[in-house]
Amino acid sequence: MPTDSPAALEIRNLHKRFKDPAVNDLSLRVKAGEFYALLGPNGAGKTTTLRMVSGLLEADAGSVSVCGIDAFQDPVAAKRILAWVPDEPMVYDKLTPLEYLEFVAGLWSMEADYAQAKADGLLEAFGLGPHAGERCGGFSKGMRQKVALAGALIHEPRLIILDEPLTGLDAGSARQVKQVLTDLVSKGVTVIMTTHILEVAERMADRIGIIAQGRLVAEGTLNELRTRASAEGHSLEDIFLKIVGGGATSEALTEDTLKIGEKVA
Ligand SMILES: Nc1ncnc2c1ncn2[C@@H]1O[C@H](COP(=O)(O)OP(=O)(O)OP(=O)(O)O)[C@@H](O)[C@H]1O
Repeated sequence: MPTDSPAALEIRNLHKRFKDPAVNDLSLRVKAGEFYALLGPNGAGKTTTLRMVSGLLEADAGSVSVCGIDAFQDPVAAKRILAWVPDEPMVYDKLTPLEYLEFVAGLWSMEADYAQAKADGLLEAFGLGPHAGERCGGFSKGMRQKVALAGALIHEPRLIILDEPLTGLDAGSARQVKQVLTDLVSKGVTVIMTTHILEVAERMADRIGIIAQGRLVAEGTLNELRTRASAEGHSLEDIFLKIVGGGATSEALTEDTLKIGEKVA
């Protein structure tokens, strides 16, 4: 890939304040085909950041570029190539998974036969094939989550942003979701995921960003984070707690202290 190709996501100097600052001059860059895990303590600003990226929340300042498209200037074009999956996604109870996917595909003006094949593949991948004709109203939380995820993927987004996608899933469903995401990344799709399950970030992410108090306080591969946090041989949990532990006010949080892995294409 040429080094001047646009990043899948480029956030520059993003700000959002509610009563207090929630996102505070946050910048980060995720290259195409990367699996990026965004970590941080509760209230760090992860969801707020990703909601601004996805066009659901207006930023106070800063810019967001999705595959080279300015998401604030041209939100429709940006939304066409990204998918946002919130932590509590909504599906229509009266629809079956297949009807729901056909409905979403219709919103994207997808060709019917292609959409049908795509829907069948996604439902199969998420283990929902046997339930494709049942109404979502009777589904468990995990099944609904998988239907919503399938709906988010049907238009073949190039950037997939997921907020805590594995919470509430049993081991089998979590494995299905991880497999689908891994397969997409292997095909060049970019995945950005928040998670409190550090083992997932440790095992799946190419790079990890850690947010605290609305700022990116550490970034890099697991090994880079280990090195910079002087935590050779330690788990991501150890590194995470070293960086944000004790109320996220340690001197480790000074800007750029741990920011590494800058050379993204
Ligand atoms: N709509 C809102 N109105 C007011 N304050 C908000 C709103 N959304 C988020 N906040 C505040 O912004 C800060 C960041 O919240 P955010 O949900 O982005 O954190 P998070 O890192 O996703 O946390 P968690 O891991 O607990 O989901 C918090 O202090 C939160 O209370």
